[in-house]
Amino acid sequence: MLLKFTKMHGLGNDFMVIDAITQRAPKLRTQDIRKLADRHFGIGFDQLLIVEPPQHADMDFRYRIFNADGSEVENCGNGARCFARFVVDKKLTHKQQIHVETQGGPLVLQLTSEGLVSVDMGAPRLLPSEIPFVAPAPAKEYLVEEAGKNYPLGVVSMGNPHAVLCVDSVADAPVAQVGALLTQHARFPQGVNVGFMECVSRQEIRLRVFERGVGETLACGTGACAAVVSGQVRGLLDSQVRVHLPGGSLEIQWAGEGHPVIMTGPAVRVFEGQIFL
Ligand SMILES: N[C@H](CCC[C@H](N)C(=O)O)C(=O)O
Repeated sequence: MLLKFTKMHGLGNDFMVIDAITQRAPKLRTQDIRKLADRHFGIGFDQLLIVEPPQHADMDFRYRIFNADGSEVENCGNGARCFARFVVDKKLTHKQQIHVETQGGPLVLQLTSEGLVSVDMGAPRLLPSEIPFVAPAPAKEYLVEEAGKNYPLGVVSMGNPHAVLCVDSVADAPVAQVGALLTQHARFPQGVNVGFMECVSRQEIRLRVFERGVGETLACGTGACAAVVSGQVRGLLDSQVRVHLPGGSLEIQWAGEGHPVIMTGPAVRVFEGQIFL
């Protein structure tokens, strides 16, 4: 069969987006997704996003997310912004404020007058059981031992699990080596995205993320949210932070416990395509 798709990115974190509303989308097995994700034998992407009708009456759409390794995940921040751009440009909605259900919980997407997308990512979850993370009690920072070294990690869920390590310089951070070590650590039963955060000031950070199911990406939206939350919990950051990732910058706001994290940034359509399955 011939499958139509749109290639998009949010700060270089790239996606294949499939409209499963106006076209019949095939059931994709893990090996199918891995082949589509391959940058030589397939289309190439960090995540696959599937746009579906909502399962609940108060929602506009359902949005499913699959990493390049074929694993289905709960949330994707850069993908949410691309989702909003996609459904508006494809005229699947005329709303400017879009309510979307994901495995990680509801999101509210808003297109801004500057052509950006602002996303209410919901409130972060900090209890170990909500991550999930193995720990006797909640803490601002946890010592996680791996290969004879102790890593002081902030641990946050944005619907998906994140560990945040403070570093002096992201440029020198051992992202590939330590990210690979920690992403499948036994204390994270469902794996974890590993962020390397350099605090430039209380309102500015640099961040690199080794993503669960992908490896290092040029940007990670939920990772940026998790880093700002962890930075505030550790007393390092204020409530509005500019996050510089290798692919570009995001504005993240969090007013503290019980409040949602608001992420604002770009979403870009690169090309339309069709692929034989
Ligand atoms: N790799 C992540 C999903 C994609 C997150 C990222 N691309 C974003 O923009 O939030 C996970 O396994 O939880």
